[in-house]
Amino acid sequence: MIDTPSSVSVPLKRGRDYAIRYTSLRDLPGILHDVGLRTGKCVVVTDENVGAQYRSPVRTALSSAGWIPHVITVPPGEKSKSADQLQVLYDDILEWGIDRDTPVIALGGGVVGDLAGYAAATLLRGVPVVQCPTSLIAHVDSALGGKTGINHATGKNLIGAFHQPNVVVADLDTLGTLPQREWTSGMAEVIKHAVIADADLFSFIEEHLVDVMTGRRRDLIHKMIPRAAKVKAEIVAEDEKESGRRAILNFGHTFAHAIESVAGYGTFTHGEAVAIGMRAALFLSAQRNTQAIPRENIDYVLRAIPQQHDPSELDWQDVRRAMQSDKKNKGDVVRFVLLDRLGQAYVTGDISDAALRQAWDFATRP
Ligand SMILES: NC(=O)c1ccc[n+]([C@@H]2O[C@H](COP(=O)([O-])OP(=O)(O)OC[C@H]3O[C@@H](n4cnc5c(N)ncnc54)[C@H](O)[C@@H]3O)[C@@H](O)[C@H]2O)c1
Ligand SMILES: O=C(O)C(=O)C[C@@H](O)[C@H](O)[C@H](O)COP(=O)(O)O
Ligand SMILES: [Zn+2]
Repeated sequence: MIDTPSSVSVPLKRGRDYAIRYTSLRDLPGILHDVGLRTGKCVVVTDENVGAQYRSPVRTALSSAGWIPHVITVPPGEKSKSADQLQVLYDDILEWGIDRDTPVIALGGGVVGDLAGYAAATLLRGVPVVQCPTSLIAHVDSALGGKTGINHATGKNLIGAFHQPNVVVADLDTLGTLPQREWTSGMAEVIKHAVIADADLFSFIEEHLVDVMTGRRRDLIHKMIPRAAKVKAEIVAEDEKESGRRAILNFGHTFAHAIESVAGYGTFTHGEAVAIGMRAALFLSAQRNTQAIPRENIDYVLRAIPQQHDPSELDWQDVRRAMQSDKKNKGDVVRFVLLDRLGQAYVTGDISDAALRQAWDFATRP
């Protein structure tokens, strides 16, 4: 039913398509050449965990092909998506010296991808960026689509830019060193893509739930990851800058971003928060459309994502207040992505505070 492709295209308008190339990081120099990047200086941004595993082979591959790589390693975790860390990157990169053709290579998970991507979007008003995802979230979601940015005390990702990568170099073998908590967190975004736009992918996840949650079956994950990435690629191609349909990729995120900021960035992983947010959005969806949504099935799959912290300990009023900073809001109206049915989603602002509170109570119960 589901195939393993060697690449997935992100077919942007006006000939700005790019590919997710499933290959080895050793092939990075050849791919940079294929997409027309001129050999010379390049900046590699990674974090300490990812760097310990992959910085050295990537540096060697680049140097052997004639590149002059400058590797910058940031501390791991959500706290690095900050103005302070961005300033460290600006200072380091500008002191080393780049021109407008110098690519920034983001080697890591969503934090490195968002941070380095935003640096690339803004340095010299924009230099090329190449995303090399190493976490499950990055493989299926953050490395593609061009959303880059940092967090602010008042909310997640409130400062950023759209800056599409020239190419995504996706080495699925990097997932072999990803910690289990990060794997199951990443499954939240895979499930999100299935639930909003790919009912067959949802059936695949349901059928293989135990195996996909451990991430140990290569045959399954090599099918599942490109399929989940394709869902995002198609939505981004249709609505690159979120003027409409792309907002459905935010399913579960109105609650999730509030949870992340109220709990303190990095307490809940992004995926854990998204899993809770999707349970809340599922509750609201089923309240409106009882017949069409297989609520029990979806909720069962979402509850398979382990939580390391108890969300019911968060103060509901704080979470509710944090939602007022969501980027989807129109004036004071907080908007949510809900399901019409499995595989189809829509955005609405028409939800009462009482319903939100019920959804919160439902989603924070184990
Ligand atoms: N731009 C987008 O479209 C988009 C989409 C989804 C999520 N995000 C953002 O991405 C972030 C979450 O991404 P994430 O979960 O990848 O977080 P992350 O980058 O912090 O990675 C999670 C942890 O796994 C480690 N890690 C990553 N790859 C590894 C590997 N191969 N081996 C060993 N350790 C590895 C990292 O060092 C980190 O400790 C959030 O900030 C979220 O807002 C952005
Ligand atoms: O790519 C998108 O569009 C998404 O919404 C993907 C989300 O999984 C991701 O967390 C994204 O960073 C959220 O974007 P935001 O605009 O709500 O900050
Ligand atoms: Zn997300």
